[in-house]
Amino acid sequence: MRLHVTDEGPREAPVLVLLCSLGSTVDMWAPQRRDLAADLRVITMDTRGHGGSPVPDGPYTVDELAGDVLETLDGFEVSRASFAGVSLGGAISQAVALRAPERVASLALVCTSARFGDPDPWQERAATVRAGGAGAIADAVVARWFTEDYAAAAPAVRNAMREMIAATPAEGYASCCDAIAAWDSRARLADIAAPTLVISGEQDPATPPEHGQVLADGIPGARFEVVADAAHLASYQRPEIVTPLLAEHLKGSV
Ligand SMILES: O=C(O)CC1=CCC(=O)O1
Repeated sequence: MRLHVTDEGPREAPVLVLLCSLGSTVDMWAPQRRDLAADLRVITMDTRGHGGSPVPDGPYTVDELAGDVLETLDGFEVSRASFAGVSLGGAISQAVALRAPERVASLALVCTSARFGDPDPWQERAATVRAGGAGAIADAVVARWFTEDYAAAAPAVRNAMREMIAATPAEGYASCCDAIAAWDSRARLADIAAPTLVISGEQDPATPPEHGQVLADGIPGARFEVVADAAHLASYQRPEIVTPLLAEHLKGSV
């Protein structure tokens, strides 16, 4: 499976792979891409079932999604990279680090989890989307992405993100819910060897800081940062905090 990507920055620079959250496309990394591509080759990928990537029938697993990422990098003849992932993208990043540690220079796990709660709500969400499309859940989901104050002050951003979620192919979105329902890396966190930065949004109702703490406690040597005034899409709402944290971490570990 070759994923749709954007490929920015100097060809010969160390590679950073950016991976996206459920219901988003490469546009969710817009606040970071240009800045990070000043010093790095930044390859941002649409997850299977999202954006411009293929939409095979599901269900999917996080391990399959990690395989897509590695195959796509093979296509670019990139053998080693740093990985930063938001939410589902953070789970895929963990899976890449567990499956192919020799290919991972460093990890940044943003607003993500070793286990996204009980499987039942994810299976229910998958059924809702298979029946009614991603538009059926878009308002509820975008309400978790930004703090209330930010959404009220930036309605154009909130509405554009709602449309991004609603435009996700139903089978792709639902099959990624299936992958999230089954994801549980808790017993394997100690096997992650890459230098790791964990970032949580202080007001994230989807993957609250306690989830980030589990990752940081379990991954040897991980650094943990909590971003104030941020919900699930902390990287989008607070780029002035998150981008320098990523840049500093990546500089220290490529
Ligand atoms: O969509 C949500 O509710 C939050 C989320 C969990 C995994 C992901 O990518 O987004």
